[in-house]
This record gives sequence, C-alpha cells and structure tokens, in this order.
Amino acid sequence: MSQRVYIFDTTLRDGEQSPGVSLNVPEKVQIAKQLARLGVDIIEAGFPISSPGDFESVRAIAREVKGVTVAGLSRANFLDIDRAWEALRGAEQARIHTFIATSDIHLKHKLCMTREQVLEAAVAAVKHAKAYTSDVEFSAEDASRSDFDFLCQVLAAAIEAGATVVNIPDTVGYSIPLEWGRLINDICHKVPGIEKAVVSVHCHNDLGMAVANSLAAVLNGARQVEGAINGIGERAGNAAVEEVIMALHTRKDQFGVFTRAHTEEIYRTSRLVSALTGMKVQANKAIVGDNAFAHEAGIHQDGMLKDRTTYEIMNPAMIGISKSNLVLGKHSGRHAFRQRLESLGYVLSKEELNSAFNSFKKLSDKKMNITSEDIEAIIEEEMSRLPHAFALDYLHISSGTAVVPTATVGLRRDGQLSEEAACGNGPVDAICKAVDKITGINCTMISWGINAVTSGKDALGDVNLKVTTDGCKVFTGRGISTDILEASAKAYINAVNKLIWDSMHTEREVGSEK
Ligand SMILES: CC(=O)SCCNC(=O)CCNC(=O)[C@H](O)C(C)(C)COP(=O)(O)OP(=O)(O)OC[C@H]1O[C@@H](n2cnc3c(N)ncnc32)[C@H](O)[C@@H]1OP(=O)(O)O
Ligand SMILES: CC(C)C(=O)C(=O)O
Ligand SMILES: [Mg+2]
Repeated sequence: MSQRVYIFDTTLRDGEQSPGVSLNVPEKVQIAKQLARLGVDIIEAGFPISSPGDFESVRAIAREVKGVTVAGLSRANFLDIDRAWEALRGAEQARIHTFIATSDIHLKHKLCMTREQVLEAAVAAVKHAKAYTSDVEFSAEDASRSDFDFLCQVLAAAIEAGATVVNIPDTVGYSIPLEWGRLINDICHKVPGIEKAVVSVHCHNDLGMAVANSLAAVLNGARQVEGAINGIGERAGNAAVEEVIMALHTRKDQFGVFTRAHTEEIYRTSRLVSALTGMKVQANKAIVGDNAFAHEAGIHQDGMLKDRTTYEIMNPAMIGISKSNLVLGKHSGRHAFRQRLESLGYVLSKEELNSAFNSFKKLSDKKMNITSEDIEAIIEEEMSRLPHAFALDYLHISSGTAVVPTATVGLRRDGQLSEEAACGNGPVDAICKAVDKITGINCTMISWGINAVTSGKDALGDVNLKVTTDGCKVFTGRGISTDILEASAKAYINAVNKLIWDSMHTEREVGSEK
C-alpha cells in the first residue's frame, strides 16, 4: 500500500457551509491559490449547481489554479454532474465528486428511496461522471450510520462503475476513533475491487473527534483525508486540515505515511481563511491558535529558555510562525522576566532583579498583558530608587532672539538639592550643560527628537534622545511634558541616570571577576 496520504481540502465547499459564511468569487480564488501554495492535493472548489456564484467560483478556480486537482460536488443526478463538469472543464486536473446517502435514516426520511434505487443512482452517477473525466470520487453520505453490508455493496458497485476514490463520510460526527478505524479496516479488506480505488474519509466534528477519527482511518488504510482549514464546516465543522497534516508529520514514527503539504504555509492559510470567512480562530486551537506556541507559566518559560523542546513538540517555523512567544503574566518566573529585561537592554544584579520582579508580580495581579513599556516603567521606577539617581527639581530658562540662552537647573539626589546654571547654543544645550555641571559627567548628545503624544495646543511632548561619553556605549533617555524644554531636561536626566547605573554595574562586574 502506498505511504502517501492525499489531502483533500473542502474549505471552499463544506467549509463555506458554515452558518454565516459566504465567500465571493475573488475571495474563493484567493483562498484556492493559497491552498495550492500549501500543497494540498485536491481543492473542492464548490457545488456548481447550488448557485451561479458557486458555479463561477469553481470555473474560475479550475482555470486559474494550477498544479492541483480541482473538484466540484454533485448529487447523484445527471443535471448536477453536467453542471459540475461545465464548471470544471478548464482545470488542469478535474475531479467530479458525486454522492448519495446510504444510511436507512437518510433513505427513509430524506431521499424517500429504497436501497435498490440508491444503488442504481450511485452507479448511474459514477458512470455519467466517468464519461467526462477519469477522476471520479464517490461518497456514501452518512456512512457511519449505514448498514455495513449495504455500504460495502454500494462502494463495490461505485468502483465497478469507475470511481477512483471512494469516500467514507462520518457526516454527522457520530463515530469514535476505535470504531471508525475498524470500519475503515473492514472496508479495505471486504469491499470487492477496493484495491482499485483510494479510500478516503470525511469526518465531522460533532463530538470533537473529527481529526482523531481521520487519523484512526489513516492507521487502518485510508489514503485520502478530507477536511477544512481551521476545521470550519457544517455545524461543528470538518477535520482541521492543518491538524491532520501536522499530526501525520510530527508523529510519522506512528503513522509511517507522508503528505506533500508545505507545512510552512499553514499559518498564512489559516489567517487568510479566518479573515475572509470572518470565522475567528480560538486562541487555544491546535497548530494555528494564538496560544499554540505561547508560554506564560514560569516553569515552562524557564524550560523553553533552556531548550525549546522541553515544552514544544513542533517548531513554530515549520508552520510559518516566526517564533514562540514567552508571554509575561502573573504565572511567569524570574528567568523569563530577566530574559525580557535583557532583550530591552537592562542587565540587573540579583537583588535588583528580585526587587523589580516583585513589582512585576504586583502589577501582573492587576494587569492581564504586561507589555515591554510596562517593564521599562518598572525598571525606571527601580532606577529612581537608586542612591545615585538624579531627579529634576526645577528648571528656569532664559531664551529669546537677542539673549544668550541660559538655563538654571535644580536636581535632587538622595533628597539633596544641587543647583547650577549654564549657557548654551540653544536652550536645550544650556539645560544639558547645567545638568553636566551637577553630575560631573560630560555627555555628548547624539540625537534628539520629539513626538506629540496627544493632539491640540496642550499636546504632551515626548522627547527621546541619545547620549554617550565614549562614543561606543549609547544611552537613551525619554521625558514627557507639555513643556518641551522640561521634557528635554527629563529625557537628558533619564539617560544620565542609565549611564550612572550602567557604570555602577560595570564596576561591580569587574569587581566580581577579581
Ligand atoms: C453532507 C453534505 O454536506 S451534502 C452537501 C450539502 N450542501 C448543500 O446543500 C449546499 C448547496 N445546496 C443548495 O444550494 C440546494 O440545496 C440545492 C441547489 C443543491 C438544491 O436545492 P433544491 O432543489 O431547492 O432542493 P433542496 O435543497 O430543498 O432539497 C434537496 C433535494 O435533493 C435531494 N437529494 C439530496 N441529496 C441527494 C443526492 N445525493 N442525490 C440525489 N438527490 C439528493 C433531496 O432528496 C431533495 O430532493 P426532493 O426535492 O426531491 O425532495
Ligand atoms: C458530501 C459529503 C462528502 C459530505 O460533506 C458529508 O457527508 O459530510
Ligand atoms: Mg461534510
């Protein structure tokens, strides 16, 4: 038996049957092109007889999307099949997919047909489709609730009539994996002529077992799996294609099969389908949910930082997700906190880390998402507690068109006020020189910029600047005020405090090496 599993994507047919979803022709073509990039083998582009829009979508996809088989659905009647072929005829590889239910429940209550009539309709439909294309798929709708012998009889007759794929749907998501695996195994062994067809499964998720059932089927001989991206579809949806692909790939030790999917296109495909259908992906959804590669628990984050494989069985890059996400929150620990600080350019001693970590824990009890800005605010607060941190007490500026700009600055450190005055090329330059006189550190300003935080006359000015003393190490400073000179003074003092803090650490590190 071949080890290749064909992926039949029905996002555009069964997926679109999700209540509330309706895709127009360009949207369907866009998704189909992305599905081709993902490397699915068959795209079920629609149900051509169902509406002019669906017909047009199948026709456009058949013409425009190459390198993949394009399928169209039809009931077991000639009109549906003729319409399906009309839509599909421009495809590089076209498949007519015809179906009829085989369960007594459907026969009695829905089709109002006898078993003999269904058998006859199935055979006639396959033969009619076969006159158009060699690639014909036959589905026995509601197979999971069908009488086994009758199901086998219909499948055998469909193969005899020319079906190259026989699809076994769990239409109402009723089966459980053990039972479903056994059914597929029995079909593979008992249906006359089954070796001439690919056995396919189409599982619905009413009991949340669509993917598990699909995989059980693969273990028992199915070589085509049908599903939809993000698991969308009728009622609780279809088997999620991305989950099937990644399960077969990640556990090939168990399945021993392969698909031709380009897994790194999975995430992009999922986002596109979600955006165009308007069906949001739940955060904890396997493979493509926002949390699928996010870690918040401190013990997990520590493990991840030491080796990703401690808590991840798949590399997010394989799915097209750039990297795992260590989310800082109330369950995080010191390792992850320190790592975020280091990525922001802060290196803290053990005591400082502990103190900042305590502030972080208090904040995380109140705030759900801790951002990098929150972390910076915590550190700045920590820095302001340092014995050598300077804080602006007051500022007086004399400036104009006919005077030399002069600044008088008062800074507090450990409660002590120090005052100095200085002249400069402009008022900002004068402020910096006065600050330098107090701190005893001569800094060179590399850049200065201002953004308006709010709008209007009372806008807050957000000054960002960079200073250096040696031309190598650069320290950034930020200050916010409605007065841009005060914002500049605060930003400059902020940068100088970082510089002092850094030199204290460098000294301590050198000292500790001794
Ligand atoms: C399990 C699945 O997902 S099957 C696919 C389901 N998808 C859809 O139904 C979406 C698209 N469907 C539609 O747009 C419409 O249902 C149409 C255009 C196909 C048909 O519309 P209508 O002609 O108005 O019929 P309606 O949908 O009300 O009823 C379905 C008819 O098809 C019959 N039918 C259902 N399945 C089949 C089948 N596989 N083969 C032959 N006839 C079938 C029903 O018995 C019923 O026949 P009746 O009119 O003689 O009672
Ligand atoms: C048309 C068939 C394959 C189907 O969607 C189902 O039975 O769920
Ligand atoms: Mg279905």
